[in-house]
Amino acid sequence: MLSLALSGVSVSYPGLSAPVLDIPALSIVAGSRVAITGASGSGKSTFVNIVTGLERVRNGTVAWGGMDLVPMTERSRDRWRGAHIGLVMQDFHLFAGLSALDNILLPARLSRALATGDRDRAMQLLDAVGLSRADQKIETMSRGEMQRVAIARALLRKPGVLIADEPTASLDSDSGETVVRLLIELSLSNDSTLIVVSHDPRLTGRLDRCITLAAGRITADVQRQEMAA
Ligand SMILES: Nc1ncnc2c1ncn2[C@@H]1O[C@H](COP(=O)(O)OP(=O)(O)OP(=O)(O)O)[C@@H](O)[C@H]1O
Repeated sequence: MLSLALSGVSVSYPGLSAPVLDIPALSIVAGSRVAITGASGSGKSTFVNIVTGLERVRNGTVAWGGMDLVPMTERSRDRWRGAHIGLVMQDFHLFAGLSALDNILLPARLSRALATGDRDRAMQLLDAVGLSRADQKIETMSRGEMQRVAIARALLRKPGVLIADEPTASLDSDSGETVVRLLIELSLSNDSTLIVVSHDPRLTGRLDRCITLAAGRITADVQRQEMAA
């Protein structure tokens, strides 16, 4: 599991009067489970892009376990992300025509990083997310099942951090509940720090901490004990 330390991070675009993300300092403890919430346009996706290294910041520090992504080249950031971050995107990013198992293994295959034991681990992860048909074609699965495949895929490399962007947004209540439970349980059993972008109170209310963004700034940062109080 990895800790995150941001300092002096600011993202601006030409023509805009204020930065779309402006975080003077933020720490996330290794192994904690954190929700990022906020209205549309508040900077949540920008935050995910910055902390995953998908988008580069020119100033400040974005350090995971002491490793600062800011001075890295795009190629190094891509390599680092592949090894340390499991990403679960809202629209799944799964491939039709491939089975659940092959979808889980595909990123490792594409980056020529498929290791001995990955197939067994993928099978174990399918079991852990409650899917028994490894050979089922992805396009025949329900949305909740697809999201569970995406979670299994994100965990294949035992990432130090699992990041999910609106993972329950397009799911019905039962499937959403299953996904919430799996994200929490599996981040714990896989030793991953969990960061979830969500508006869903079923999710945000069950994590250790909830950070609210508004106009690119942190306007609330509440620990779970305080939330329950
Ligand atoms: N490349 C860009 N150029 C100009 N403005 C941008 C660019 N990318 C993002 N923005 C602006 O930055 C702000 C934050 O966007 P961001 O996508 O991070 O918000 P969000 O909280 O994820 O929103 P949503 O919940 O609707 O996905 C928005 O006002 C958006 O219009």
